Amino acid sequence: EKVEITKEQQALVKSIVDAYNRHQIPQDVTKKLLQEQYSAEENFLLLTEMATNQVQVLVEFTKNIPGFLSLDREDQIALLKGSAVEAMFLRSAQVLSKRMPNGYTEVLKERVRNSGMSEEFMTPMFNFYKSIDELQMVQEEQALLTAVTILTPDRPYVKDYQAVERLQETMLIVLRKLCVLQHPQDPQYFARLLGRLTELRTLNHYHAEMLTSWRMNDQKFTPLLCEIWDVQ
Ligand SMILES: CC(C)c1onc(-c2c(Cl)cccc2Cl)c1COc1ccc(-c2ccc3[nH]c(C(=O)O)cc3c2)cc1
Repeated sequence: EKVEITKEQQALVKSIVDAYNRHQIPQDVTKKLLQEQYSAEENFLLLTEMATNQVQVLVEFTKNIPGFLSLDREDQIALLKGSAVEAMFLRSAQVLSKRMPNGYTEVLKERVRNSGMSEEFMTPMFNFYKSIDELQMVQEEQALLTAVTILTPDRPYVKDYQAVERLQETMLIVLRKLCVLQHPQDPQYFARLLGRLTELRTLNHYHAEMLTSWRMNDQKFTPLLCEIWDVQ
């Protein structure tokens, strides 16, 4: 059937993509990634700084998702806490899959590999990065997929499930149309995108284990990360 995007759906995509592009990691933070010396402690500190920065970026992006701020305030918090790790996986995956200038991608990968993280977490993580890379998403798809992840209604402590489901449904309808228009030769593309969200959920589980193993080695997180991940 002829798929076309309505005017208001176009406006929705534009506002989400603008928000997605407006909030990037500041240059001085990413520059440190290239300059600081390599040690597990230094790498962990840098990644902690990046993650803390990313949470702030995530909050700003989420506030620009049409309808999010009209949700119950406690549900807004529950959605942010429940989706933070998945949204950051998507964001860092998109960064790692870009062929960044001056070996930035390799540097980030190296620091992740040598940050005191357990091997058992590495494999699923880098498999996920590879599967995102293979999708070669355009920025509209990246931004909408991140919004869909944040608006997942079955997160812990969400009270008004239906309100969140309605918002997510709106995003999914637009995302499906975009996929059909963007990848006419691959009718399964949208389904493959949603498959990534299932893979993301499994990474949540690994990440929770990783946090406890880091805490056991008495690694410090920032107050913002402690709050969003309920640690310390
Ligand atoms: C607290 C630290 C050690 C941590 O715990 N889990 C993760 C952790 C890990 Cl490894 C993997 C996945 C998720 C988490 Cl949440 C992390 C590190 O998290 C991140 C590290 C880097 C980035 C990152 C790096 C470069 C970037 N450039 C841009 C850009 O927009 O230009 C965004 C961006 C984000 C995001 C999260």
